[in-house]
Amino acid sequence: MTAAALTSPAAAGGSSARTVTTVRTDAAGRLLDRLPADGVLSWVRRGEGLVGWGEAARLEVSGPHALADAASWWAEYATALDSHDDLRLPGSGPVLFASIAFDPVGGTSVFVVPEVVLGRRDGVGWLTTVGDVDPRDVLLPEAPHDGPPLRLRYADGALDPATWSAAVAAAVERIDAGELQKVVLARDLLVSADVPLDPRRLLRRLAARFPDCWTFAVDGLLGATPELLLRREGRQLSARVLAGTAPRGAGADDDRLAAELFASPKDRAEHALAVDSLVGGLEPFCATLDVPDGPELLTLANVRHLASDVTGTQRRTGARGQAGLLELVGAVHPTAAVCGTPTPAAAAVIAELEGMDRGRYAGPVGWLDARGDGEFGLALRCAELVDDDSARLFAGCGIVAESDPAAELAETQSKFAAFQGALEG
Ligand SMILES: C=C(O[C@H]1C=CC=C(C(=O)O)[C@@H]1O)C(=O)O
Repeated sequence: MTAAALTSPAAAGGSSARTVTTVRTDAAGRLLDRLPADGVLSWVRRGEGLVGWGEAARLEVSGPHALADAASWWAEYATALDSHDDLRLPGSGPVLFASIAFDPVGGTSVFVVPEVVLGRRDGVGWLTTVGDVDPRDVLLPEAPHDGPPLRLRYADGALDPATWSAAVAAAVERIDAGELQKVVLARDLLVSADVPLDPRRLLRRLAARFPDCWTFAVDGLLGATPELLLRREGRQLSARVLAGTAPRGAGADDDRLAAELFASPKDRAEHALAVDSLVGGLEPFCATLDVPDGPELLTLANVRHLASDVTGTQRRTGARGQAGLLELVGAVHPTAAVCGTPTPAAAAVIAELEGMDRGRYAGPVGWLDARGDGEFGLALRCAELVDDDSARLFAGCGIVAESDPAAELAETQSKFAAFQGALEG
């Protein structure tokens, strides 16, 4: 464990077992409305999922064994808890929120056990508290909704648009030279506001505009991702792979753009590489794996994607049958939706051309419970809060042989628009 910070006596091996209590509640109707202003944790889609706050324990970790270290830490922590959970649903009982670095070896991944979790699944609401907390004392009144519009100033991130477009052209040359087939290049955009940014306001707006996405927040990384890296429920595994993007248009133009995306050989090739990389990582762990013959269209407010829903069943036997969700996540990440093909060559091109540290952007983000169920998306369409009133937005594009730098730049602008919409109201 290269870097670790534990804040829980139970996690640190103390003798006092902490109590975790899950009770049913009717107060989980609008999860995001219940969050306090600080330390927000979220994984919400179509009004269901989990929100949390407070920190019963925290781990920050990097290094070659970061995910294995985190898995052992969580197993040890969860085993030491005295858990009372009659619901036994995925996400009830003790829960760990996680935001993993794009490069878990060099970057810092953050794991947080909230003091309070509010959850909702299939209309059933619950509240989980860690420690000596009476569940009735922790529910806050619904937070006030929007204040006045923010005054925002944007600035280039690591690369200005022209330099980033030149990096895309350089990547295409490397692809043409046969060094690799695909690389995902990202850029960042800095924003500062005239008043402190309220994460609750941003999350509520994201959730309202992107109901089919997973609205997430962990340790100041907020966004609404359309891409599910991996869900585990018992032995059932599922993922939604995305790659291949078109902007939205007005009226008949929108239908034309959708039809062009669906038929585009360039986007289909880019998509197939992303599916292959997920399948290659997951297959060794699976007894069954169901991969659709071709992608479908996923329509969001700002863009459309080619999408493939992959499902599988984890093996029952052998070491891979014992693998937990964090090990599975480590096996599939980074897919070619965020890195490229082949992975090592793409990672090297990203390090050379992108000119920025991705941090936790494009890394796995989500949650897991003590039974091993959980959901991880890819941290896309997101921003990292830098301080109270500023943030760093991220957007990236898959680059293949046929990519046009101007079109890829426009695609990053369409993707930035997801978070900009939440900032601008
Ligand atoms: C890397 C991003 O998107 C990925 C996911 C969907 C579509 C993508 C694309 O078409 O390039 C990217 O692979 C991002 O949004 O920052």
